[in-house]
Amino acid sequence: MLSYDTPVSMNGQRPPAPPNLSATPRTIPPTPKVALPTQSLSNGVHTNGVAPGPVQMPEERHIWLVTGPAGCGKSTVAKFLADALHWPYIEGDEYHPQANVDKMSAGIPLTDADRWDWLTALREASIHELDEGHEGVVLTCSALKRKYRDVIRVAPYFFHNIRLHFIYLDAPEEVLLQRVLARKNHYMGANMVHSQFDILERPTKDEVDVLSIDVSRPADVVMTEALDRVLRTISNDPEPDSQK
Ligand SMILES: Nc1ncnc2c1ncn2[C@@H]1O[C@H](COP(=O)(O)OP(=O)(O)OP(=O)(O)O)[C@@H](O)[C@H]1O
Ligand SMILES: O=C(O)[C@H](O)[C@@H](O)[C@H](O)[C@H](O)CO
Repeated sequence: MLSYDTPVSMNGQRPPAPPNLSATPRTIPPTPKVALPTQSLSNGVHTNGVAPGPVQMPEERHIWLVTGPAGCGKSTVAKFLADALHWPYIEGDEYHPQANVDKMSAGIPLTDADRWDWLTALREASIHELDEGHEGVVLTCSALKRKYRDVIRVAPYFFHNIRLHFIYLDAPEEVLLQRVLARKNHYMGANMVHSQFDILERPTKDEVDVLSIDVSRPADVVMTEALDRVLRTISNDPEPDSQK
């Protein structure tokens, strides 16, 4: 049976092999101890200035997706986390094909079919960053439906030392509408916010890899809570009941 991940030939050519994450030990870049300026690459990856150098591959590696509808603060939170953790940051919006951007700019919501390749590309880009030797990577991805999150959940099937986590940024539609209305120079207009809520499947309790954060609060409060919960999760500290 075909799945989202079954390699299929394209134009008669075999697809590229997935990156080899299982070979250890490997040489990887060290995590720098001081904040370095973020550098943007043309492929939507922002390196946080991490330069290559010989060290041992970390045993566990982390993919953190910052998710939620347009305007919930994905980029704001993800950049903050990536800077604080010295991990690369992937801006999911930069991976949409031009056809998707054109649709959204014209006020036409994307369909499932429009999103499959984009989701797979984001999963592969995350794995690629880990394969480069980073301990973790933070990416933005609306991931509005459970089946979209499931596309990313495939990553640890192949590479068992990957831990995948989602942060769902939760706020009422009216709050996000105001934020998108206030934002300038973005292809996603306020007229699209309702369509995002229309199809939204909020993460359910059984999706235990998801942390939900109330983002109707000020950005600094949200970012502090997000970093605290990420650090707890990756160091396997239990969360206080108030945060579950
Ligand atoms: N907690 C917050 N309180 C108030 N304003 C916020 C908060 N978080 C983000 N913002 C502002 O809301 C707007 C949207 O934030 P941001 O671009 O980070 O969201 P996004 O989810 O990445 O959006 P999109 O999916 O449309 O790219 C920005 O102008 C940002 O400065
Ligand atoms: O799944 C989607 O419909 C898209 O990813 C959108 O969420 C936009 O990319 C984003 O909101 C930009 O504003």
